[in-house]
Amino acid sequence: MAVQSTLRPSKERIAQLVTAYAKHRPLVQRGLTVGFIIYVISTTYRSLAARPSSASSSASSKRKGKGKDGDGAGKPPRVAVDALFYQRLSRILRIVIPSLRSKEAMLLFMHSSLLIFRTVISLYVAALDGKIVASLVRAQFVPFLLNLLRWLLVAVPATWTNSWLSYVESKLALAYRTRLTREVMGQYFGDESDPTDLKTFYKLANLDDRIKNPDQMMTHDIQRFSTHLAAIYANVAKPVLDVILYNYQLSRNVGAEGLVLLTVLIQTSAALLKALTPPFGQYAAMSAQLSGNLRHTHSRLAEFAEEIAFFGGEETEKMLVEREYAGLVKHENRVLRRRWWHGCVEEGIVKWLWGSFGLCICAIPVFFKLPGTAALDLGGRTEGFVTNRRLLLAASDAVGRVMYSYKDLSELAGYTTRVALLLETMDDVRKSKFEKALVSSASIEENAKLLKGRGIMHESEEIEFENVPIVTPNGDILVRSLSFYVKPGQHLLIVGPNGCGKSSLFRILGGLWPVYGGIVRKPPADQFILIPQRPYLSLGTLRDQVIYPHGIEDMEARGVTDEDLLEVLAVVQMEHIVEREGGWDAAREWREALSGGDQQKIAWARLFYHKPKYAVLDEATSLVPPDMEGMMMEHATQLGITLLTVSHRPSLWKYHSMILQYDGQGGYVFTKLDAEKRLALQQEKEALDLKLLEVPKMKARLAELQEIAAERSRV
Ligand SMILES: Nc1ncnc2c1ncn2[C@@H]1O[C@H](COP(=O)(O)OP(=O)(O)OP(=O)(O)O)[C@@H](O)[C@H]1O
Repeated sequence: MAVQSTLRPSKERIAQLVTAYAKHRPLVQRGLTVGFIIYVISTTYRSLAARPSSASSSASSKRKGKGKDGDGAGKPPRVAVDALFYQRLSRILRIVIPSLRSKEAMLLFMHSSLLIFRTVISLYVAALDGKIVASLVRAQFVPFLLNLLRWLLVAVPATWTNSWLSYVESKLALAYRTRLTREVMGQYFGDESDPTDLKTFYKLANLDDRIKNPDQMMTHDIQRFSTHLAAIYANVAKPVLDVILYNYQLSRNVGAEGLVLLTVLIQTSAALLKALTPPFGQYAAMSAQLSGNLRHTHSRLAEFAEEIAFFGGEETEKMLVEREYAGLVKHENRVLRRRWWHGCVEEGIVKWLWGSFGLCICAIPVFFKLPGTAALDLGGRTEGFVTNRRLLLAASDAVGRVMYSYKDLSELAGYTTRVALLLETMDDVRKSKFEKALVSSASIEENAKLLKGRGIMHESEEIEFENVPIVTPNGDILVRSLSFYVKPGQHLLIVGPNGCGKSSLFRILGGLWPVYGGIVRKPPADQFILIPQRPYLSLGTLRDQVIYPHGIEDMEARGVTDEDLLEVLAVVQMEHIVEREGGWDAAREWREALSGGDQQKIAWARLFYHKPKYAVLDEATSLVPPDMEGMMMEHATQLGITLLTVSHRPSLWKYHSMILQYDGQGGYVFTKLDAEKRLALQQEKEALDLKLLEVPKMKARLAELQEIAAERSRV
């Protein structure tokens, strides 16, 4: 018995402990409250902080090769809230918020101030609500009216703040989008002051298979990213602030002990919820990829509508579109199903389970008299209950939003992956794969050293290739070492079998393909014009087609009028289309409004308008009649334009003085072209070929005649 009484604390001992606790309670309370705030911040930090991920190691490997994280068909992009995500996000953040004095930083500051102001108003409203109910319970008319008046007055800043918040958030999203779009556009079209940094859009489309649909990335994905980024700030910063402020107030009302217990319970169930949350970020990125693929298939269909219609390829194309659509729908359905059950679990835990915890907390001051607090009447108890309940609802909502912020964050990670993929791929095609220089000041030897054996480009009046290999982006060598030159007035004809590298030569000349070796000397890009077999016709007016890429201001600055343009069109016998199409300002989809031959003639008119030093003609007369072709060639030479022509038509030989002939096996001949002699030889060859075709028939006839003769002699 004696042992038992020493083990079990006596009533006096308990009373002593309670009194001691009541004495030190304010200190304990403060300690618990501070501890709680530290805990909330560290938990939030942990939930948002980078997780080590096996996939993050793929960051470096991704940069080296193609095909990973791609938006093309194949493996879904890898998305996680990990170190790689934060690394990518911080790069993008530096673009969208370039400095603390930028408009975006100001908007962010304004947003934060509004968020704090709203929380302060909510705290005031919670207390006011309690007071109103207490004055009702106590049947105090005047305090009730006064509190009601306060309620109406506080409604003014409350509604004002809410409207401002959504306005500033939308402005922020738009500002992010504008910054990002500007940056991406700058890289996509290149820096005009740096001739080695142009035409990223070409390289992205032709030389790298990681991005199939940059249009989707630059429009939809950047927009979604910006909206998510603007919202994530409110979704993370505001709830964290709310959790701290509401809980601080609650701990003063109900005691920090209950709050600590509540936090433990909430945290345990939150961990469970988090474990059950599906990877929504991965889903968002996959969804963007699949809708991009669908859009790409549709846009190809629209682009090649005529070809497909002639081939009767409707069934195949329909099957392709349906396949992409089915893939998208399957994915969306899967996500919907997961969202459904996740929504059930989420609401069950956040609304109902946490709600019951909250009711228990509200019950503490009602059922227990906390040490150091005064006894409450019915009105006081009601006021406390109403205020605490409001605070609890707000606090649990805030805790819930901190939790959901992980979901938002992983969706943001999805869009971050897409935007980062675009930026990283552009970096790759701009820098690593195309290190070349167009330097006019430094000597060639210096350039060669600088580029460590890579091929170089040098600005010059003439065109010259010196031991330049022609290599496709896939690494196939078409010609090991090509040397030729074109001097002004010495028109060059380029011939050879299909796929031997005739157009590739122009791609190197135009700076679209890298120079892997040797030296390329060439004039600046504005002294060239390319006319391909299917010329490019831009969006815009009829005038724009002739003067492209000039605008009307450039045309006027050159002193060219619409009458001059009409004369240019008259050279290619196209002047009638100005009237037919409704004047120079008529705008159409010119690819559909003009026939193939007319399109080629417009391209020649463009050449006559610009009068460049050199014209690159890649089967540029294949669709116009021979007499027109001759006239256009002659007019071009009269204007002093030197021609580099790819053509299979012997009728064009006579306009050229040099020839570059590929043999299709990697070899070539570069020599003077004696068109008359070559034509005579060609005609002789054709005549002989014709005669040789007759030989088998003649042989058969001879055999027949010999047989008849033999029969006659037997008779
Ligand atoms: N973007 C690209 N990526 C990879 N390979 C390419 C690319 N563009 C062209 N090629 C390849 O380079 C080779 C040469 O192409 P090119 O267009 O120079 O031929 P060409 O001599 O002009 O033929 P044609 O007379 O048929 O027009 C072809 O085998 C082609 O497949």
